[in-house]
Amino acid sequence: IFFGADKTINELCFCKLQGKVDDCNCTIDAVDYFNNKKAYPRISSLVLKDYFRFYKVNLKAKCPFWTDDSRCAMRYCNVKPCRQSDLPPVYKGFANGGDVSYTLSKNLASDDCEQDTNAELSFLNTTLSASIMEDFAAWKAYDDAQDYYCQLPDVDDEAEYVDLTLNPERFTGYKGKSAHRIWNSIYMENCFRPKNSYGAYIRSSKLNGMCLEKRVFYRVVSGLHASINLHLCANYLLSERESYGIISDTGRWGKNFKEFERRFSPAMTDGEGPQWLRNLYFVYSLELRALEKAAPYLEQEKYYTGREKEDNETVAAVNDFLRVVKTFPEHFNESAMFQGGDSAKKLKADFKSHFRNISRIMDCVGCDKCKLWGKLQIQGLGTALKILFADHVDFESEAQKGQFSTFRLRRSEIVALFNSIARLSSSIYELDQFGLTMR
Ligand SMILES: Cc1cc2nc3c(=O)[nH]c(=O)nc-3n(C[C@H](O)[C@H](O)[C@H](O)COP(=O)(O)OP(=O)(O)OC[C@H]3O[C@@H](n4cnc5c(N)ncnc54)[C@H](O)[C@@H]3O)c2cc1C
Repeated sequence: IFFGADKTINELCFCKLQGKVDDCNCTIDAVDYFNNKKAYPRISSLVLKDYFRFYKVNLKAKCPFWTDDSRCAMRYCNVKPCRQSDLPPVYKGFANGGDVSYTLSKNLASDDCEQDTNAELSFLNTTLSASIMEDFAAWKAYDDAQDYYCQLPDVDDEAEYVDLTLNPERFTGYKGKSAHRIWNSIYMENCFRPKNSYGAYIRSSKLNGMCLEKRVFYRVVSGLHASINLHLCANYLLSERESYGIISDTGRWGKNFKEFERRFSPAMTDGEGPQWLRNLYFVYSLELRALEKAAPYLEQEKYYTGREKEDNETVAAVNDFLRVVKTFPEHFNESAMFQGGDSAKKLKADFKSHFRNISRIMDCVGCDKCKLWGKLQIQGLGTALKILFADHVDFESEAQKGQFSTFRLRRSEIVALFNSIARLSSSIYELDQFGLTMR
């Protein structure tokens, strides 16, 4: 319907999505089969459990990189807060943690601003029930007691719990200069660049001239970028219902094939789209391997929420998921990275510091919902890298001793890790749905 009779699916991009996942031993087909039949059904229900559904995050931290805040950088204009009387009903009465003044000044654009985002679509629902608020105190007491081994206590007073199920990752309308500035900065942060490459974006054909570690860095970022953009195509606002002059959240949502074509077909992306999708498979394989490696640690975690029945179910569901993860035949091999003396050590340190900078760039994202999911997925990826490159930890033998003395994951790291693999898993599943529906 959307591509016209003269174009087949193969001409668009799926023909190139076969063979080996770059820099991995596994094939695209093996990942598709494993994910869509085994992993996706499990992880998508697992992340609905209370332990995984509430993510503690600071969305108010100032952007540390550019002097004007993300709001001004985003629209290149001053934002004029609306009057209370201008508010549409949907914004009225969201008590329980919703800070109206913050939402107003941050998200509602005045008419004469360049609209880089849509206020209502990027609106973050911060509603939390009174009973769950009470539970958080018990969670904190429990986590504090566990934090004895923690090297990095969570001292971020501004961090708040957000219910991820109320804020699905989907089309928000965030685009233009602000979004480009973020992606641009992220790719520029990758100082591991091919020789004679000047723009922020690296052409896939140049990657082969780079060493494995640098390629990995690029692929994880590009894979995450592909996943975010795939989700917005899969959960797109198909028909807008106007209310009070802004697009309503209650319109019809679904797959937008044209948008998918624009973002991923070779014709519209100068041949790069399929490579970006391949990088999605790469970052998925990398996070999957992190889960496999950390399984002995994750299997002894209590997944505490204070509700015994729910906690037991969560433990059982995590163990079932990890059991399946271990059956994946050809995991990513991280041991090939950072080999060889002082230069490898320096490369590893650079890798870490560039990645930390990317996580700080997330504070500059000018749309709260995008920031929430961006932060979560970057933290999940960071946790996966922390696991993969924790050379000093023998997960099996520490688990046998019943105590991990040199390694610890905080609750937010575990929540981010599982939710980020759930996002990647969903992207691969959605890709299959796009393919199937288009055939
Ligand atoms: C952290 C973050 C989270 C976001 N979350 C959301 C969201 O939840 N919902 C939403 O609707 N929008 C979200 N966005 C915005 C979205 O990602 C796009 O930036 C926006 O839709 C504009 O798209 P674009 O076509 O201009 O290209 P962009 O996606 O902005 O890409 C800019 C350039 O990067 C290159 N590029 C594109 N994809 C890749 C890739 N996979 N690998 C390598 N290079 C690539 C291309 O040259 C492209 O022109 C988010 C943006 C950021 C930075």
